Amino acid sequence: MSLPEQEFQAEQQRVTRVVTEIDERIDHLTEKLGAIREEVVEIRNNFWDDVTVNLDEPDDIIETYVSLKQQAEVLSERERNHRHAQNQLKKLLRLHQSPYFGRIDFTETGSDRTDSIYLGIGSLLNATDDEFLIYDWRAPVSSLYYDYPPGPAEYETPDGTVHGELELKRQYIIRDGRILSLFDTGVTIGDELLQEVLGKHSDSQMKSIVATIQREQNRIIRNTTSRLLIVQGAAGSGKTSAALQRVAYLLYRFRESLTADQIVLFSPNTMFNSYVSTVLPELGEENMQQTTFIEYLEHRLGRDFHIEDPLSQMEYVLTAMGEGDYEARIEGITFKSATSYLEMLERYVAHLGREGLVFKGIRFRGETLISSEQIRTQFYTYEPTLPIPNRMRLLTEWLLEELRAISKQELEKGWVDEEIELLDPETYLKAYQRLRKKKQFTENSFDDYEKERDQLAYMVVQEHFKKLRSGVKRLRFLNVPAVYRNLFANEELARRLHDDLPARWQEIAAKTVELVNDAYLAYEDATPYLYLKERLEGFQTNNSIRHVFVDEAQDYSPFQFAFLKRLFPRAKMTVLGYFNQAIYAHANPNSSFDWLNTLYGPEETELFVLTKSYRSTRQIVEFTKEMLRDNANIEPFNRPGSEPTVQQLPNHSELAARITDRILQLQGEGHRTIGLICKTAAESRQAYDALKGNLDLRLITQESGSFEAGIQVIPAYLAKGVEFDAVVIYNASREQYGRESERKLFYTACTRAMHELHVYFLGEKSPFLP
Ligand SMILES: Nc1ncnc2c1ncn2[C@@H]1O[C@H](COP(=O)(O)OP(=O)(O)OP(=O)(O)O)[C@@H](O)[C@H]1O
Repeated sequence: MSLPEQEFQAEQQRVTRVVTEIDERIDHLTEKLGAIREEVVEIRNNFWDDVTVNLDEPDDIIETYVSLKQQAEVLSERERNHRHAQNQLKKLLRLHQSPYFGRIDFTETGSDRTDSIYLGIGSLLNATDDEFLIYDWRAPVSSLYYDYPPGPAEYETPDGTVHGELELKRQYIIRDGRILSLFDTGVTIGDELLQEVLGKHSDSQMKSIVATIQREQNRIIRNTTSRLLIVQGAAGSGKTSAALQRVAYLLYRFRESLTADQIVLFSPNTMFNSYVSTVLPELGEENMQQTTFIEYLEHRLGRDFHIEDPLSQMEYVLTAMGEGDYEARIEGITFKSATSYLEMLERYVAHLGREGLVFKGIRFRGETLISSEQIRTQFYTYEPTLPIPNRMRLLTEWLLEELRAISKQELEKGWVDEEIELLDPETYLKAYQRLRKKKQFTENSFDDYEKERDQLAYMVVQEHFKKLRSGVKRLRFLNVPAVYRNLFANEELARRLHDDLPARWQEIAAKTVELVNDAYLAYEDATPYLYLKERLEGFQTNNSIRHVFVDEAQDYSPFQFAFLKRLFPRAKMTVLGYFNQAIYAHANPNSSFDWLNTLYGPEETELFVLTKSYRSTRQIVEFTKEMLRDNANIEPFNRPGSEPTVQQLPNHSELAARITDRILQLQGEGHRTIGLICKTAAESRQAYDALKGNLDLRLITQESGSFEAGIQVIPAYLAKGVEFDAVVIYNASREQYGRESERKLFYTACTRAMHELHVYFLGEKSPFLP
């Protein structure tokens, strides 16, 4: 809807006024910052001049301490001011670019005043502090903008619901102080603006969606009630975008009590971390912590095991069909991912409380000081009702006591004298000084050879036993690998603990034993192993994290979720996923998020479903949704584009030639990010080699740390979560994407496309292609 010229002028004048105000603030703040900086530099330079250092008498020392402390406090206060001013300045610079993107006029019920509320990425008061020139998009009243068309409307505040009438809803695109476009919107947040935003070329970085958040996304962003919030949505429905906006919202809403480092996001891979890392800074917030699940496992178990990463597991699942143990492995993965396996481990722990724990004897200089048998017997003398970790603590104390006694006996042994001979002069000196110190307190001491030898022997033995003691404190005497292995080595026991073992149990068990013996953990074993270890040693929970976000949640097993819940006992969880995209083997093709409901119980769980797909053109969404069996729930956002193409080619060289032409054409049309998506790492390498002579390509592997514009050759499972202007599917043959388990992987690959999708294949075409 175009506005009368006069009104447009009035809007432009307001923008100019606000920008002038912002610029004045910027000048003022820059000056202030300069002054603070100078002050800080000066304090640092003169730090020691202004401190009185005198250490002669106790009183002087106290005075010195007080003076130092004062000086340090002054410095840190100035530094705090500096940081604060700097953040302010950053916000103002962003507002200077584009002070606001929306306006609502709202009349509260019972009032005759209509307020105009302008929304931007941060709030701004006028000079006299009595009027908001800009409201933060996260303020309670701003919710109206996202939730209602003109008409009756309401919003929540901490003091209750405010009702009224929304008189106007307007959107702006402002750059460098000028209104580029402006329109009044009806039902949803302007199709026009959204069209414009979505029609743009993609970037190597994800963008914030603050100006065009949709109502159903807003509900996810502002939800503060549920313990577990599940967001289920089709590819491109804005799950990740909503999650990042939600982080920004939570940081604003709970700014008194919540900081960015109390929020953690589990992402699918490290490249994804780099892809989303600019969104929060763009919104003026610090980034939350980001990690991947494998990184966490490495951190906890990497010292003792080589852990298979999930992508290698994936690569195996996708490529090893012909291998003899393939079926057993797949069965094992499914079995070890289920919560019924967790229950089996629980029963195992109960069993271990009575018998079956395995210990390592404590050995020293080739001799056993305390045998594994002694340790085991001692452990099982403790009250059986005590939890195992508590008994481990008692056992630790007992072992330390035993070691103390043994260390006394060692003092007289020959090896000690041998080592004394070899001591360096410094150690001698230390021993001598210690003796002298002791002598001050004993009256009748004399400096004979015996005493010195005793002191040196004591030092030698202590030095050796330090290592033994610290091992004991870290429970190194508990043989967790053997305990885990025994579950698989003893079939009769396994059958007692689980009444529905998989058909290929013997194969699965033999393989598990073999790998654990080699200090190797398959990905499906890593979380269960860690879980068992924690149940025996005591759970290391993280109590500081308040919000956990899990992106691409369909790739996590129920077992892993149960683990995360235990690991972060004080956190709320936001889980984003789409079961149609589940491409890991353990996810049963018909599974949904139903089982997640049981994690915290239905009362504490809320499910939001996003059905509109924003990423791709209508043509691409229509094309890709045909690939799914249950495709009813996907609606394209109405953005037109060209039809996807599918082309058969007779051989590899023809394939390389056609793809080269296509990519050059796409580049000619201005597409900046182009994904050449392959099924696996092996195929990506092959495609890369075939094309690198003709095109400037980048091969993406698990190790790639970041995204860049240009042509990326990438395995489908690494392309999760990211998007490209144009996608070319390298070879969509039946051989590559024919099995039911490959349907979702193929869907994920094709749905990475925003504007163009081109599919090539050799031989027979994939049955999933429409
Ligand atoms: N409200 C919105 N306004 C503007 N753009 C949006 C909006 N919602 C989503 N988008 C855009 O749609 C694209 C897909 O969003 P996002 O990656 O968050 O979806 P997703 O559900 O996590 O996708 P997938 O699961 O397929 O990786 C992004 O380019 C995002 O900017």
